[in-house]
This record gives sequence, C-alpha cells and structure tokens, in this order.
Amino acid sequence: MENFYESMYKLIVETSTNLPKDVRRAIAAAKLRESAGTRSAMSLATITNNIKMADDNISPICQDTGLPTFKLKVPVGANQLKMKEDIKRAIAQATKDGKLRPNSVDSITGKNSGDNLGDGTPVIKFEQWEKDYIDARLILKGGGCENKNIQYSLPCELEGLGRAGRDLDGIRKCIMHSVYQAQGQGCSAGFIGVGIGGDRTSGYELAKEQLFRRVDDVNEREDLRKLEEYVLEHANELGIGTMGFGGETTLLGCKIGVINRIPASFFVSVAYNCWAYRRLGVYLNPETGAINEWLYQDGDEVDFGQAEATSTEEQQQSVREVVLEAPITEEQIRELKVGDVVRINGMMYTGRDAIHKYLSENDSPVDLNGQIIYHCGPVMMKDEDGKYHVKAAGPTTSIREEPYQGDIMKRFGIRAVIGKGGMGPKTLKALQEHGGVYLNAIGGAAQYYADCIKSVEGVDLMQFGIPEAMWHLKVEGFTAVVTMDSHGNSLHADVDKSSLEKLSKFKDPVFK
Ligand SMILES: O=C(O)C[C@H](O)C(=O)O
Ligand code: SF4
Repeated sequence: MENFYESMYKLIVETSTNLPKDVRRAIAAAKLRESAGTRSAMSLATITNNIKMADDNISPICQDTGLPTFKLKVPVGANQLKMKEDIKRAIAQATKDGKLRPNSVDSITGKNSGDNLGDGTPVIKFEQWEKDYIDARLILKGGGCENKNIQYSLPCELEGLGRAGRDLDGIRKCIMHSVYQAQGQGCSAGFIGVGIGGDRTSGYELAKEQLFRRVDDVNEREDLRKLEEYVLEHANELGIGTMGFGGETTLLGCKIGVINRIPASFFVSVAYNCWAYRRLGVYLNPETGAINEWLYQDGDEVDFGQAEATSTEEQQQSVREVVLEAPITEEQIRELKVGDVVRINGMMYTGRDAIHKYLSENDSPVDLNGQIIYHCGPVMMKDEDGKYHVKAAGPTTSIREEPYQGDIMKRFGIRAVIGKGGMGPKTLKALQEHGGVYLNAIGGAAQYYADCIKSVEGVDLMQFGIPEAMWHLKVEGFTAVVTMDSHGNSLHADVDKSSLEKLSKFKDPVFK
C-alpha cells in the first residue's frame, strides 16, 4: 500500500479544485437556459468563470471545503487502520498546502484544530466487498448547503402544499418543499439527494449516499425515476434561480433512494448540495494503493461558452452600476436600490459568526465607521516572511448573523454588509433606519473574489482561527448586487413570496 497516501492526497486536491465533469455538464446546460443579461445569467457566468479559475490555480473552488467525508469499499483483508492513518495525514497536508480550509472546530469552545483533524473529522466509512479493487470516494460538502438539509416525518402539513400523507404523493410534496425552503441559501442552483424510509440517522445517510450517484444516471426503479424527473422539471418552475435571484434554474439534479422503515416512522430526508458539488472517486490497486481509474470524469472537456453572458443593450442599460469606496456616507447608501450592481474598491473587513458575537459584546479592534463588513471565512496561506495571501474567499450565508447584524451596524456606523442568501426583517428594518445596504455576492465563487483581493492589510481576533478572524482586505473591482436597500426593499423577501405562490400550484395529487 505504498501509494495509498499519495492517492488520497490527489483525491483530496482534485475534489477541492476540479469540479467533476458530470456536474460541469449540468451547469453548462443551465447556463444555456438562462436568458442573457439577467442576474441569474450573470451569476452563472461568474460561477463558470470561477470553476475555470480553480482549475488554473489548483485552488479551492469554494473556500468552504466542508466536512471531508470518505467512503471506501475494500476487499476482505485490506488494512483499514493503515488506510485511516494515511487519509488523516493526507488531510493535514492538503490543509497545510491551502487546498482545504482548516474547518474542524471544537463544538463548544469553537477552537480550530488548524489541520482539519479532530473528534469526528474527517468522516471515514468502510465497507467490505467481494471485488478485487478498492473504491474510494470523497465528498466535500460545505456548511451553507448542509444547513439546508431537511427531514420530514409523514404525515405533515407543508406551507403552500397542505397535507403530505404517507404515500408517494406525500413524498413528492416534501421534496418540492425542500427546494422551496432552501431558497438561495445553499448556493442554488443545487442538487438534492433524497432518502425515503429508515430512521432519522439511516434516512439522512441514504440521502447523502444519493449524492454519490452520477448526475446523468437513471434510477432503476420506475416509480422513483418518474419522481426524480417530475421534481427536476417542476422545481425549476419555482423561480428561485441562481443564488435566489429569481430565474429558470433552481435545481440541477434530484436522486432518490428508498429503504425499509418501521411501521410507526415515515421519514423523507433531503440532503441539499450547492452547485459547488465537489465529490470524486477513484479505483485503486489493493496491493499498492495506486490509482487505476478516476470516476465522474469521463467525457469531453466541458465548454461553458463565453465567460461573460452577453446581454442586449436594453438589458445592460437597465442594470445600474455604482462604484463604492469606504468610508461610505449615508447619502451614498440612500441612493442605492435593489438591483443595482456595486463595484467596490478599497478596504473591507471580514466578519462572520464569531466576530458578530464578539462585536455584540465588545468594542471593535478597528474603526468601522462608514466601512464594509464581508461575511467571509477565507482560505489563507502564510509565506516565509509571515505575510498572508488569500487562496479562496467567497461569501458565507448571512442569515446566521441576523440576531446581531442590525445592532452592530448602528453601533459601529457600518454602512454595507456583503454576504449571500439575504437577511431577515430585523436587518431590513435596521438598514432603513440607519442607512445601510446588503450586498449579495455569488456564493462559492471563491477564486473570483480572491482575485479581487489585492492585499491583506492586517488581521484581528486571530484567536478565533483563520476562517473566523477579522481580516482587513484591500479590494479592486469586487462586484456584488444590492438585494436589500435602505428603502425597505428586499429581493429575498420578494422571491420567497413569489416562489411560495408558485409552490402552491403543486398542491393537487400527481402520483396516486
Ligand atoms: O463557511 C463558509 O465559508 C460558507 C458556507 O459554506 C456557507 O455556505 O455559508
Ligand atoms: S459557500 Fe455556497 S458553494 Fe460554498 S460550500 Fe457554502 S453552500 Fe457550497
């Protein structure tokens, strides 16, 4: 097994940096469907650009490299203890090399282990089989989409859809609802794995197992094949679109599996995966551990078309572009409206969960008056001179900061926050009262945004670990869309409302 460590290192690096071809094909098809010039089309262009940049830089597609989860099928007699040790070593090395973000934190204290190793991380699952080779697969599923997983216990009442009973049609309603409730927060357009049956644990297990299926495979069960096709077609009629901006493509894949249950329980478990669907696999020689074959990567190179979606002159004119540089005044903010595209130059400060809690109880280490907060936990690398360089830096889900955001903006005079997925009524009210704006960046576009960051000018609160620290970033041409303005408008609230109306069209029974 002399090559096993090296094979696992390659599997980790490829999974983090090289999006599988079956996923690329689904994204390319979605890009063709969106009308040029819309916000969704522009977002998809940024996404495909980002995928290419990750290829070229061999850097993480998204900064959140998730909870690494390995699934291995091994011949009888293979030494699982040795394999586990090699996998852990490869994880630590890939983290050191900036291919994975240090993502393993103590659940209670929040202390980051720094190397992605710790109790329960990474997840490694073994199964024995009769074949004479090793099948090793890895999925890097980030936190934003993981938080949008959902489990239904049938029968239940669902917003928009009414009663979901204990039958195929009830299952259909749950799956449609799961896509609606995710909105853009799991970085749509997404992929879902569905597990029918089992208990709460094995149901989710089965749902996640479905994410290892190929995007273009066909379910062997006729009833489930029909259900998969139905969901894929109709979920795209909800109008949630890329990043929840509205549009034609909300879902890129739906895979459903079923296992037995016990009479009292009827679970439908849904695992939501963002467009940055990073899962790969290899077949290995069981003696040496060398890679014999890569999975999911067959077929031609995928051409995403032009880097920028073309738009008609009329559409271009309807999108207003504004350049902002901090410190920003209240007047500048009041001029911004939902739909405006903002290009930012100059300074911004990262702040996510730990910083928001900290700022709610303490003074800020820097003057934030007129400044911009970026909800982001980057991947950083230190060079020999002790200088930090950004390896990946896309936005994180903003709604987690909802309890703090409005108060913090008012207290410190912050004028703009950048994140993804939108925020709730409390923040919207604060934006209106204080004169603030919420800017939506494209989730997962970590290479694209890293490229806009010209230098790291400093860092505070490093005790929270790399992703949670407050990084002082100097940016150029950092582009985001105003989705909540200081006049009480929220694109997120609008899309939520209209998609709920559309969801209710799927109330009537379809599968008898
Ligand atoms: O943790 C992050 O950087 C992002 C996270 O995956 C999210 O989607 O919110
Ligand atoms: S930021 Fe978006 S693309 Fe990245 S892991 Fe989170 S949900 Fe996925």
